[in-house]
Amino acid sequence: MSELPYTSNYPNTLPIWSQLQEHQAKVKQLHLREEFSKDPQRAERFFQKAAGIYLDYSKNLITDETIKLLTQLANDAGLPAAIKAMFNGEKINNSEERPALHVALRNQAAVPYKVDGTDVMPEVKAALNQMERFVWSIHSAQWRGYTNKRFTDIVHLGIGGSYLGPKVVSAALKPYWKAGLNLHYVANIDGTHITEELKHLSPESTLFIIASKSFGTQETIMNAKSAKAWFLRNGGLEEDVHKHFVAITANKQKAYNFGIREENIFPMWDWVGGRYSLWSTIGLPIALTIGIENFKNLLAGAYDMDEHFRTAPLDHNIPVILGLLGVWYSNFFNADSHAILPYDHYLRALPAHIQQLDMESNGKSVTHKGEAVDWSTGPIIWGGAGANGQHAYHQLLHQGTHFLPADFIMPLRTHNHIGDHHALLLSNCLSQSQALMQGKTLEEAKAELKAQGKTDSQIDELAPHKVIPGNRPSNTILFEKSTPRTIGALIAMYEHKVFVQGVIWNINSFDQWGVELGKELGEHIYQIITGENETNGQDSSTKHLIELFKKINNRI
Ligand SMILES: O=P(O)(O)OC[C@H]1O[C@](O)(CO)[C@@H](O)[C@@H]1O
Repeated sequence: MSELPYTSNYPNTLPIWSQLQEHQAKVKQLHLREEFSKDPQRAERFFQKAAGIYLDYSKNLITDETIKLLTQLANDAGLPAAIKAMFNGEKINNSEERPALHVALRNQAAVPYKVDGTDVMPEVKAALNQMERFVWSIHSAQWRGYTNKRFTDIVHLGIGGSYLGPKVVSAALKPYWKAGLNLHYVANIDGTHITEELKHLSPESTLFIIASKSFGTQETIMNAKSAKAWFLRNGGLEEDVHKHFVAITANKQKAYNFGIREENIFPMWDWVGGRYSLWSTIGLPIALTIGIENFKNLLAGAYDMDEHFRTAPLDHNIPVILGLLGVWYSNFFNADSHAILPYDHYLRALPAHIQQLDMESNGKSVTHKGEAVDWSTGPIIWGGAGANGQHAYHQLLHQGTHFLPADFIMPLRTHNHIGDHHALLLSNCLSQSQALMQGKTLEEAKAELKAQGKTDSQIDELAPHKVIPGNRPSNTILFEKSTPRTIGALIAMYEHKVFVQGVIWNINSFDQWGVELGKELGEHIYQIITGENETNGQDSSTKHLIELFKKINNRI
C-alpha cells in the first residue's frame, strides 16, 4: 500500500478539535431565529457564488467564529496539500495505489495531467473524439441497425457509478434531448427490470451500451447476456450483434470476448472511480441524448467548479464550506444523516447519485493507514424531490427527534413556463428551510389557536402538538437554470465536498472494499442454488432461506 502524498492526521487529536467542541457548547445555546433578527446582514455574510452556483449557508448553526475554526480544522487536517495532491494525479487512493483523477476528464486548460509521469490528456481527448464520432454517426443515421433502420432506442446496461451518474445527468437535462432517440437504463439483476424495458422495443432499432469499468460486474454482465439473447431471439443474427452492442470498459479483452468489436469499445481508466465516471466515456448515453456540444458544456461546468475548488480560499470555497458544515454536524452535533432535496422534477434522481457518491466514498471506518477511527465518518444520505417530500417525510424533519441537516437545491428559472408553478415551487422550497430554521414557539401556537376561537382548555391541549422547535440547519443551493454547465458544476461541487470530508476524516474516499464481501458470498450462494456447491459452512438462517427458495421454485 502506497504512502499518502500528504500528511494526514487523526482529526480528534488536533487541538482545533477540542476548540470546536468547546465552541459547539456555545453555539448550541443559540437559536437561528434570534441570530437572524440580531443580524440583518447574516444572509450576505454566509453566502457564496461560484461556477454559476449560489450557496446560502446562513441557515446553519454557525457564527463567524465557527467558520474560522472549521477553516482552521481544514488547514490543520492538511486539506490544501490534499487538494494539490489530487489535482497532481498523486496516488491518493492509496489502498488501490491509484490517483483519483476525474478532474482530468473535464480539464479545459492546456495543462497536462500525469499518471505515473505520463500525460493522460491525449487519451482523454481521443476518447472524447471517439464519443463525438459515435454520437454523430447515430444522430446522422450513418450507423444503423441490421435491417437498415435508424436507432430509436438506446439501452444503457450498467450499475452503480456506471448507471447513477449518467442517469441523473440525462434526466436533469431532458430539455436538451435530441428528438427521435429514447434512452432506457437497466441496472438491476432483477430480471423484471430488463423485461419491462425491452417489452416495447424492437431489436431492429435498439442499440445497447454495456457500461462496466471492470466488465466483471455480475448484474451488468447478466443483463448484457439477456439483452443479447433477446436480440438473437427476436430476429437479430450473431453477425449483426456488433451493430447493436457497444461497450465502455477498462477491461477491453473481456468486452472483446463478449463479442464487441474492438473499434466499438470505449476506454475507461483505473484512475477514474466508478462514482466519479460520468465525465468519461461512461457519459456516452448523456452525449447521445443531449448531443456532444452539450456534453462538452457539462464538462466545462464541472471544470468551472474544479477551478473554484482548486484556487478559492478555504472560507470562500463552496465545496470546502459544504464539507466542513457536514463535519460540524456529524462530529460535533452527532448528526448521522444528511438530506438532499432537489426542488426540480428533472433533478429527482440526484439523491440516489449523491447517495452512492457520498456513502460509497466516505462509508469507511479505518484511516488511510488502516487504523480504526474513533470519530464518525460519512453520514447516511437520503432525500427526494420537493415539494413531494413535504407531504411525506418532512414531518420528521420539522418535529422528529433526529437532527437532520438538509440541502435544498433549485434552479431559479424553469424550462417549463406553465402558470405560476415555478414561483409556487420556489415558495415551497424557501418556506421549508424557513420553517426548519425559525420553527413555531408555544406562544405562537397558542396565539394561533386563540385566533381560531379555541377555548383555553383546547389551546392547552393542542398547543404542544403545534410547536416546532426550529433551529434545524439547511443549505440552499440555487442556480439560474438547469443547463449542462450548471449541472456539471453542481455535481462536481458534491464530488469535492465528499473529498473534503474524506480528508478531514483521514479516510480513503476512493476505494470501496466494503462491497466485495457481499459479492463473494453471493457467488457462493448462487453455486449452492445451482448445485455446484454444498451448503456446508452456511449459517442456519441462510441455509434455511436457500432451501425455501429451492422448494418454492422446484429446484430441489
Ligand atoms: O463499472 P463496474 O465495474 O461494472 O462497477 C459498477 C459499480 O460497482 C461498484 O464497484 C460497487 O459494487 C461501484 O463502485 C461501481 O460504480
